[in-house]
Amino acid sequence: MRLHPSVAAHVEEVLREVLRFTGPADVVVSRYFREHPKLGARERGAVAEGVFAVLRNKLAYASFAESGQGSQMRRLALLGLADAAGVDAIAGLTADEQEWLQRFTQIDRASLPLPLRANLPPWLLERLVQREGEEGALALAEALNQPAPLDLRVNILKAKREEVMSALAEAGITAELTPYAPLGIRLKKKPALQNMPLFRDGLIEVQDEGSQLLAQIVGAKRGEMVVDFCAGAGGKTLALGAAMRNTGRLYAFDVAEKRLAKLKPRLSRSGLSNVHPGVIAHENDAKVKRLAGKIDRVLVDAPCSGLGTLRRNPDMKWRQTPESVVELNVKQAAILAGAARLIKPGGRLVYATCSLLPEENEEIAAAFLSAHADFTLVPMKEVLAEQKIALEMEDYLKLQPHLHQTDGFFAAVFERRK
Ligand SMILES: C[S@@+](CC[C@H](N)C(=O)[O-])C[C@H]1O[C@@H](n2cnc3c(N)ncnc32)[C@H](O)[C@@H]1O
Repeated sequence: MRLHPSVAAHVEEVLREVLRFTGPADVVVSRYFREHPKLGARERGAVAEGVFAVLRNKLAYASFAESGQGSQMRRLALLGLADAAGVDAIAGLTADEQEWLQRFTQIDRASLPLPLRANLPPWLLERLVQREGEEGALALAEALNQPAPLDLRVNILKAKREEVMSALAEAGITAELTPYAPLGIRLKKKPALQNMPLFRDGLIEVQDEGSQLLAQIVGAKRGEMVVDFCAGAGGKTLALGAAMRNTGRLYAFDVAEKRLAKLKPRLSRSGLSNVHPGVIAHENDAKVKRLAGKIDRVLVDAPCSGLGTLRRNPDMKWRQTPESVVELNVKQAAILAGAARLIKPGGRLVYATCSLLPEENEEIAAAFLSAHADFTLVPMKEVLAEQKIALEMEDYLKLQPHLHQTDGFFAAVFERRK
């Protein structure tokens, strides 16, 4: 079925704003939909997918759009829509546009030069090639340029994974178990979950399998004192609270009040009552100092470049720069050092990011260890064995979309000497 003829113009209009990279693309798209309430669900889907296809393939499309007629923004919009919905679904094309689009959709991407195949900014491609070689970098880039599947986590306080699988099957939703996370379910399509009782009653949460694994390697247990230091909207907080079986105390800190506020409705759906959210001014806030030396486990899910989440946020690769990464490195080291003070002897500190860059990952972990003689590294191999997670890792957790079908994540576990 053809899309409404206005869809290409909507994609063009959203692209004009999104490609200025003044804010997150998903925020711009949501605002546009609020301002255009008459757009139907199918059209919205096509507009969003078309815009995201352009963000994913910007370099290749900009090169394709050098030829053809009409404005460059229209050509980009048409390429994005053709990717998202197929050329035949686009209404209102001129004969020339139709012919031009057909030509580009038939291009064998494998014949393009590396930068156009990878669709990454040159500085990032260079760093990935240095580390992985051309072939490895390309495999990673191609996986990062695919939309992510929809992963769910079952809330063990309310349901078993098998029960949720049956309920999904009854609702006609195709699902499979995630390979590594014991409570994860992967959906092939993206159904609207918001109105399903499974979601409304807190039996499931949306959470990437990689993020579920990060929460699991914290190893939080019943009755413990745990801090989620950079809790944000609480994706990992909810998983930690459930792992603690709603006992003990789980502090959810963040400097961003707005993000933390999003945790409230999720908490009430989840049935957790062991979570204590707290806005902090910075990593040395009095609320943090009061807990010094008292905490069993702290998760630092640090602010980072987000380059491991390009499947969901493809605009991040165009918005980050080498300079912004350096700024983040300063914050990451400071937050980790601040959070370390909370750990009691024998307790564990987990440093995590959704970045793929060693300077945000291994290098921060190594610098922390050399400055904190009272902490040792717990090799990830041991942590994964404790948690019975069937993943091959050495010292650190390094999840990569092309190898593990998750977002890109890094984690290091440190233990305070007794
Ligand atoms: C990667 S996000 C956290 C995502 C969250 N853990 C989740 O699973 O949804 C990083 C968070 O760190 C917060 N942050 C930044 N600086 C901070 C600081 N000094 N102390 C605590 N949190 C901070 C940001 O507001 C952001 O919400």
